[in-house]
Amino acid sequence: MAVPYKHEPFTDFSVEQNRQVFQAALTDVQSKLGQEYPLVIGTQRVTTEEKIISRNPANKAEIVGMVSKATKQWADKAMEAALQAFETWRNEPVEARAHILFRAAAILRRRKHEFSALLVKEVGKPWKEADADTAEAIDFLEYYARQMMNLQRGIPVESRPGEHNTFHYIPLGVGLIISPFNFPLAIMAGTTVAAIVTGNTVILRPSDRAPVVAAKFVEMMEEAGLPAGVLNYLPGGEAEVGEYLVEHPKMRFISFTGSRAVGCRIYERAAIVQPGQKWLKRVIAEMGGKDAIIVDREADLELAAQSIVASAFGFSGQKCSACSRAIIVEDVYEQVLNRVVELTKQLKVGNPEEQSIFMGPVIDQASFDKIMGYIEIGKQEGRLMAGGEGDDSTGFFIQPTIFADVHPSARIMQEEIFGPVVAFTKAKDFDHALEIANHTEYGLTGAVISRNRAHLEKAREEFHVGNLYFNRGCTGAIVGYQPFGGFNMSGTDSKAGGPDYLILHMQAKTVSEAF
Ligand SMILES: NC(=O)c1ccc[n+]([C@@H]2O[C@H](COP(=O)([O-])OP(=O)(O)OC[C@H]3O[C@@H](n4cnc5c(N)ncnc54)[C@H](O)[C@@H]3O)[C@@H](O)[C@H]2O)c1
Ligand SMILES: N[C@@H](CCC=O)C(=O)O
Repeated sequence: MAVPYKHEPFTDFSVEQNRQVFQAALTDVQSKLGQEYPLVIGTQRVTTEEKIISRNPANKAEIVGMVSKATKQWADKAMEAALQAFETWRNEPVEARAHILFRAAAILRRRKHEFSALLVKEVGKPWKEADADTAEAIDFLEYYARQMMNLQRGIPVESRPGEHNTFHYIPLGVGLIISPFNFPLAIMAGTTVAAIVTGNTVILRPSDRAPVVAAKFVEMMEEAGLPAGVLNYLPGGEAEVGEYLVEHPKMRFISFTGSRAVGCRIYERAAIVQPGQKWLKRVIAEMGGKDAIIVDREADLELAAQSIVASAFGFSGQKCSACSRAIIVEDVYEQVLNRVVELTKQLKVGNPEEQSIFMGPVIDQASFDKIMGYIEIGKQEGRLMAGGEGDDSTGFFIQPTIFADVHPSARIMQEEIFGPVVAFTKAKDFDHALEIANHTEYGLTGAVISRNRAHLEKAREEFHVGNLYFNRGCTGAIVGYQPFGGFNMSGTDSKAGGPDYLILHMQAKTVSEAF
């Protein structure tokens, strides 16, 4: 019997000893930069000539690692390996599968700072954000292992006299995991192990902007006892490997997390039944957001300002949950705006290897250029109150940026920027604020800062987002506590880290025996 699930505590970096241990992990990771990582296909380690080069976004001259790049031929081999492994893995007792996840969680807990330090280097996460990413990966391992043990006997159904009915879950087959750069450990690991613990085998195609941490995770899963072929590591081109495998007739399901544009394309491609395909592919697609914090007239305004700053600029706004719209009731608009500007101007931006840094770089040149483009649009659509500048000479740094007096239909209020930019808009009253909040094609997270119970209850019913928070920011869902996923164009609302997530990776079978 496993002890009850509890989420992994975050590291307290105000403690000197914790700071020293983390600093040592950074030094250790630094000494191992630039290594090569092969593809992992069944029992084979494959080194290809062409490589994906992973660079430190805070210092683009620094190479974090070089990862072999798969082609279609290797994708076919990975499919063969995964299909073969499925024949045994599907029958592996659930307890045995769950125990591999428990062992992996224990290893990851022991190597926590090493993984977090790698996240600092590979995607530019500040210490606290990196630590939270690793903690979340541990949580997914612990939580899904327990969930699967609960589900193994299925769910009781009724039987009439003279019959015995059962209802239980069986795996689907081979799944494709496509993960984003921004939670390159937690989301990559969570989506992978959910598919595996339910008895499927997978091909993991990690983000080409964070493939090294995924390679390390795959090594760790092997160390935890995962048999060869269950998890195949296959970085490769978006079309050449990603789309090819999405369309593969033997692919049974796709678990995608990333942008709306890519998610919609995958959804569409997966819907086409290919020659020789015997099933309708299942697609889990968790996509972008245009998340809002509403501040009411009766509210703790300091809490509101702190929540907006943390949610808008944590990890440089590169969270699907990030607050990119601040909707403030007019009576308190200037006060909240001025305080947010004041707090924002105190934030330290720089290389996140330094512990005091609040905000590091954005992920790469393309992202930098896109965000700077939106800042130019913002200058036409609103009043620039803070930031607005970027520097890509050594890394991809953008100052936390605030625009005021933006129309709810403006582009920076409608399109996902995925960077440190927040737009403020004024609402006449709470109802108007709710109307503005829902005026988006997305529906991922939202928060309301209010002391008015009736308004909170109205938001509970009418604020149309998958994750709604009261009197706190709109980022930082915890596995098992706040299952995570969004409505509308934010995806299929699969609720990662929730009680029904694993079921999406299985098919239910009813057996009725007559006596
Ligand atoms: N809803 C959620 O839970 C959630 C969580 C994290 C990130 N996101 C979203 O992800 C986005 C940021 O991540 P990103 O920049 O890595 O997203 P992205 O869509 O650019 O890439 C996601 C993954 O898809 C791959 N990919 C790109 N084109 C592809 C194609 N044609 N076929 C197959 N695979 C392809 C990428 O290499 C990457 O591995 C944001 O939009 C963010 O909101 C959503
Ligand atoms: N689950 C994370 C967001 C993941 C997307 O980027 C949060 O709740 O902030």
